[in-house]
Amino acid sequence: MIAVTKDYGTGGSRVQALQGISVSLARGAFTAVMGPSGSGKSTFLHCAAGLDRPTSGEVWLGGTRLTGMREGRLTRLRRDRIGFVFQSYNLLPALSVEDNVTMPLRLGDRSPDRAWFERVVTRVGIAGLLDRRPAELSGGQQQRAAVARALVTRPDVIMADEPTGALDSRTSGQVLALLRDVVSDLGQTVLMVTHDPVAACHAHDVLFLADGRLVERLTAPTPEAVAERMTRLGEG
Ligand SMILES: Nc1ncnc2c1ncn2[C@@H]1O[C@H](COP(=O)(O)OP(=O)(O)OP(=O)(O)O)[C@@H](O)[C@H]1O
Repeated sequence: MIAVTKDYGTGGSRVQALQGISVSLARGAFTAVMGPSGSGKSTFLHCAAGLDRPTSGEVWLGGTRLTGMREGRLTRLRRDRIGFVFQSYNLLPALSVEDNVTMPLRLGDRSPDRAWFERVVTRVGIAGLLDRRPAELSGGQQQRAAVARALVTRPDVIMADEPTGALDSRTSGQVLALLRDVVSDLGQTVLMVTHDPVAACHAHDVLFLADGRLVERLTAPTPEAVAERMTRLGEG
């Protein structure tokens, strides 16, 4: 559950990035966030993930209140209970794919659950690539490895910020289908920011932001319905 406002700066330079957004995400659902540039999508995701602190309001992850949590505890919570997927993959170049995937466990001093690890790498299709370095993978394979890294801790939620922004349309489709599958097969909850109406249609639900407000929630989106909303909001 997230109900927040977020201002950047003060006085004359104050920007109200989130003007009062209140939303609950269903566990086991795939939710996309769309909106014109500057509408507050990244700020919303960062507040929801405890990467940024809201100016007012509250963020809850299940029964845990993130708001007001000390930085050390918040860092551990992000590491153990939230999986992140970014546009730029963010894999460590010197490490093998396997060591990249298991990194969140080592950082948390947890030993890998081998059966879960095998299931994840098989599910995302990188089981045969574990000894390689990230530079030896295609963009789509690197993003698959990033999805595996996000899954390895069995997080409460995966936060994905433009996860297909650097991929061609075919590879994007594969990564989005994978995200959808991890929701349906593994029961994961996924929150994804995207500019792309086709990407958003892989989600169960699309939240539309405009000027820092939640203006609409669309269930079972189609590309036409999403594109129509985006045109109405001034983009698309
Ligand atoms: N660190 C910051 N300092 C000041 N203003 C910021 C900061 N980050 C974002 N903003 C402003 O807050 C508003 C929302 O930005 P945000 O990045 O959340 O939008 P967005 O919808 O993700 O945009 P885009 O689609 O272009 O990535 C914008 O007006 C932006 O200029």
